[in-house]
Order: sequence, then C-alpha cells, then structure tokens
Amino acid sequence: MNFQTVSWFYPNFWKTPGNKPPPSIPVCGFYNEKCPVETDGSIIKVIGGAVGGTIFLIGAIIASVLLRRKQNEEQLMLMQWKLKSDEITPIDTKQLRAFSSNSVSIVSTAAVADVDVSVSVVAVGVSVVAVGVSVMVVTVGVSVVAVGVRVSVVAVGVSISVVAVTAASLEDTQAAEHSLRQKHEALLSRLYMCRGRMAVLKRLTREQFHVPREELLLLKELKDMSHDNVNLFIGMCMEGDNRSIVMEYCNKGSLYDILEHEDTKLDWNFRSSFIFDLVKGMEYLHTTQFLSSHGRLKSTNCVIDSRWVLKITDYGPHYYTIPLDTAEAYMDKKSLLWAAPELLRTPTPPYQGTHKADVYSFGIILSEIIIRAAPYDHNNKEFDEIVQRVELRETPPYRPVLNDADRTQCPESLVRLMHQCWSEEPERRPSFFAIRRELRNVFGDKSTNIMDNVLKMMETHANNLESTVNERTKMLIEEKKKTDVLLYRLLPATIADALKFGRDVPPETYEQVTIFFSDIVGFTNICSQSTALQVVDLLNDLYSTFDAIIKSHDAYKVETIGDSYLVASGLPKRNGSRHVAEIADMSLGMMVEVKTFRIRHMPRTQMKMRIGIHTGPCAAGVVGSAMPRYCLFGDTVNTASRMESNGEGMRMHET
Ligand SMILES: Nc1nc2c(ncn2[C@@H]2O[C@H](COP(=O)(O)OP(=O)(O)OP(=O)(O)O)[C@@H](O)[C@H]2O)c(=O)[nH]1
Ligand SMILES: [Mg+2]
Repeated sequence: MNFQTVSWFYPNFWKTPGNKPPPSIPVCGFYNEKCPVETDGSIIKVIGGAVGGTIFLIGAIIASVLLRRKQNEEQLMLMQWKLKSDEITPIDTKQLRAFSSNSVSIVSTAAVADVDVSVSVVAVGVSVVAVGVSVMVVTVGVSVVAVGVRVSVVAVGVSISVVAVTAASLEDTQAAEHSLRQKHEALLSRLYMCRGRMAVLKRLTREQFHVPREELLLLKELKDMSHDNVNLFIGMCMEGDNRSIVMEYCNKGSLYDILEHEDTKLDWNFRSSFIFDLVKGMEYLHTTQFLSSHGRLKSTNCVIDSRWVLKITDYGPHYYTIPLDTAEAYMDKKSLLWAAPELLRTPTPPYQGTHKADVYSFGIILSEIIIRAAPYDHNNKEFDEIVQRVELRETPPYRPVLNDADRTQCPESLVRLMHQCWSEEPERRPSFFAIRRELRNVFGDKSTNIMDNVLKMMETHANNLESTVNERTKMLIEEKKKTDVLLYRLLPATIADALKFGRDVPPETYEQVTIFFSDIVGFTNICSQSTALQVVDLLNDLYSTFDAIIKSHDAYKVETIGDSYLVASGLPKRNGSRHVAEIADMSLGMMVEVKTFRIRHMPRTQMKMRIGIHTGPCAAGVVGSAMPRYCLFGDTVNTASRMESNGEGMRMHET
C-alpha cells in the first residue's frame, strides 16, 4: 500500500492540511541548502529598535544627570549656609542664665575663670522608690559655690551629687587665672545666639569678597555635614556688623583648656573617650569630597560639649578669618606646634592641609592627652627653637618628650601609635581608619560616650542599691528585734510599746494582785566577809536562778533592791485570781533553789531567805522620762514588804 492509498482509507492519517503525506525532501533541503540567509527588513528593525532604546536610555540618563545637576545648582545657589546679619543676636543675661541652668559650661568658660570641671562623685544619696529602678536624668542643676561647681543629677529613685573639684589654692593659680579670665572674656564677646543655638563667632577679616564656585561647593558640604564628633557649622554671615563664620558653641571648653587644668581629674576612661571621638570625627572629615582634610587640627579646635563628647571645630574656610596683614602665613604662630614638618618646610602650604598632616597633628594631640599639658610642655624649650628643630630633619626627629610618670600610666601601645602618627615620613603615618582599629586593640571597643558610661554605671549602681537596701533593711529589722528584747526586759511589753510610739502611759489600778518580796538572811554579814565583786557575783547567780523560775510563771519581776527581790502577778496583765497560785508556786520553787544554792566564794555557808507575800489592790505606772521605771504603789506593796521583814529564814510569810 502506497502513501496515497493510506490516505484514502484513513482520512486523518497524516494530520496535515489536506491529509497529504510529507514531502520526501524537506522544503529547505536536509542541510538548509535550499533556503539561503536573507537580510530582510525584520532584522534591521530589531537592530534599529535596540539602537533606539540605547539612545533613549542614554538620553534619559543624561537628562536625569542634568536635572540632578540643575537641582544641585539650585541648592548651591540657595546658599543655605548664608546667614543674615539679623539672624545673629547678642546673648542676653536671661539666655545666658537659661543656658547655664543646664550646663556647667558657661560657668566654666565665661563667668568663673577658675572653675575646674573635673567630676568626682563625692556623695551618693539613695532613695529607691520602685523595684527595677531605671535611671533617668530629670534635671541637671548648677550652682556656683565660691570657686566650685556643684552639679546635681536627680534620677528617678537615685540622687547623686557630683561635685567639681576646684583649684586647691587660689594663690597658686593666680597667674593662670588671670590668663584664663582674659581668654574667657574674649570668648564671651564672641558668644551669640543664631538660629536658636548658642554660637561662637569667628570674624571675617575681608570686607567684601567673591565666593568662587568651588568654595560654594565646600560651604554647601559643610552645611550638610552631620556627625556626632564634628561641631556644627551653622553658617557664614557676609554682611553687616556680624560678618563671621558661625560655629555651634560647646560649653565645656576646648580639649586644650581641659587638659591644661591640672586639677581636673581625667582618668583613662575620659581620655580614651576623647581620643575615640577625635578619631571618629577625623575619619568622617577625611571622607568628605570638598573639605577632605582639616588643615589646623589642634587641641584648641577640639571642643567638648555638655555630654563630654569631643567635637572637631574650626574646619572649613578659616582663611577668611585670618587677619589680612598675616594672610601670607597659613596659620598663626602658636598653631605651628601642631603643624607637620613637611608643611613647615613648604613655603606656601595648602590652606586645607593634607590627610597625613592631620594625622601628624593628631599625634601631637595624643601627646598632650598623655602628658596632660600643652604640646612640648616637658621639652622645656622655647617655642621658636621647637618649631625650628621640628622643621629641621633631625635624627631622631624632634618631638614632644614623655617623662617616666607619663609612660607608666599610659598604655605602651598608645605611645607606639603616637610615634607612628608623627612619623617624619608622611606615608608611614596610618590613616584614621587604621588608627581607630588600633585604638580598639589599645582600649577595647569603646563605642559609647563617657556620659553614657556614667549613666550606665548609675543604672547598675541603682540596681545594686536595691538589693543593698533590702539587705540592710533585713539587718535593721534584726537589730531592732534585739533592742526590743532588751527593752521588754526592762519594761512590760505593753508599756514599752506605748513608750516606743510616744504614747502616754497613764497609771493603772488593779483590784487584786499578789506581791512577792524576798530577802537574804544575814546579807550584811555575808557582805562584810566578801569583796564588792564577790557580792555582785553572789546576787547575779541567785537572781539569774530566780529569773529562770519566773519565766515559767505568769509573774512580772518589778525590780531588785539590794538583796531583796520584788515580783508581782496579776499586773500589768490581769489574770483573774490565778496570781495567788502563781506566786505561791514560784515561791516554793525559789525555796527549793535556795536550799541547794552554793555561794561561790563561801561554799560552806548555807544561804537562807525570807519571803513575804500579800494579795490586795495596787496601782502601777511609769515614773520618769529619762530612765523610765515601772513602779508599784499602794499598801499591798508595803504589807508584802512587812510580811517579808517580819518573817523567818526559809519560811514564806503570807496573808
Ligand atoms: N567653650 C568653648 N570654647 C571655645 C569654643 N570654640 C572656641 N573656644 C575657645 O576659644 C579659644 C579661641 O578659639 P579660636 O579663636 O578658634 O582660636 P584657636 O582655636 O586657637 O585657633 P584657630 O581655630 O585655628 O583659629 C579656644 O582656645 C577655645 O578655648 C567652643 O565652642 N566652646
Ligand atoms: Mg579654633
């Protein structure tokens, strides 16, 4: 059967249009040789589409870049850093006071020159009010006491007084005070309010100037900068009387001021916190595009805020503020101590310095922190000589000297790092990133600021206090129990309680009580043969025995008078008529004890005792307020006494 025949018999056999069998040779041949490749319009269309798409994409990118640039340009021209003269207002005394009410700063920098801002906790008053106390600073108050500052930090449940230590002797510090006061007065004249912040002004020295485009970019970058360790650049005013660069005011002064103040206690927690802050701030500045480096990094340009956070300040176009006559010098004379040797050797060094020069300046600041003094303080050389010798390529290079005391109290690895930072060769100085990594090895990871550490310490302290208070309360209760026991031995419990709570104890009458009196027969004779101490021992032995007997009866020992012993039953707690039996039973017990009682120093002598008992009405009350005594009054007492004195040895005389 051929193909044709199959399709006749099976109409859908081939499943092709017309149910035709497939051709024996494929349309394009077995190797596509019958269909040559054609460059028809469709491929051209595809390529055209791709090119068009790419052009469109590039166009879109260019458009967005241009738009961005335009926006940036607009932003640039907006000059948000530009301050109007009337935005800068003088500080009035009210603002000054308001400001000083929540900081130590203004006092330390402006009003009182000799105030030391070191903090040492001298007294801790604690009142734990809730379980799981969490410390929260509610108020911070400042009061100036003579030359001292007292800061009270009131926390929920915990009140801690922090006292700043002051210069020990005014005489010693008079010269320093004078220069400080001058410095503070100068600073005070530069303090203003600007956009709701307290600000330090740095006067511009040029009357009028054109700000070129690259400086506009720099100023915009400064305005946009935001970092915890970079002091806020509020802006620049180029008009009117207040033509100046305006930086936020940090109230604890500069690092230089703090280090200079010898009485300020700065432990290594504080110092390491400052170092970390400084490095973090510099690391940030070095990542900026237009500023790039500081150029005049020094301890006076590291300011400390109210939370003891160090902030780098006076970065940026400081050349606007250099007096015109010294404009040739890229920095003032004193700043040369922090300047890298390669800059000292350059006739016209760049105003903004270099990364490596900043690291050098950081090395000098490290030395200040370690020696706690101005740079090169221990070198004992004149300023000019120091600068000259640093500039000269001496071997070893001329650098700040540390004395033995500095070295012993400072981590050795920090000294090594400092040496690296002030290397003569700039390329051997580490970057701030590397410095931060190294500092972590030196100090451990100190991610928190010193104030946060202090608060954490307070919180831990508060939690510890809670358990301490509980423990002490338990001890107090134990002690109170002991004093109560003692008190209850001296006075009846009800009376003692009433006296304890300051209540009056009115005298009380009892219709029927039984009074017991006892006396030692021949006591005078015994005394004559004994020393005073032997007599005391005798009475103590005997009455301790009696006290033990009383304990097992409902009777109250009123007092002992010499050798006589007074006991009552039926008071202060009434017991119906049981008092008679109680006293009788107690007396018999005492008789038995006396028979076997041995006088320690006269073992052969038999002790004898007379007992008198009487039942009747009686009055009782507390007499006196200084040594209060519970006393019995009435005939019954007298009768009982008579019964005893008229009785016989080893006999009970009763009515
Ligand atoms: N408390 C406080 N003092 C500041 C502040 N800024 C500057 N000072 C003080 O003012 C003094 C003078 O500061 P500047 O005029 O900036 O002089 P400088 O820091 O020595 O030098 P340059 O900044 O390089 O011009 C510093 O030594 C600080 O003691 C601040 O924000 N707070
Ligand atoms: Mg400065």
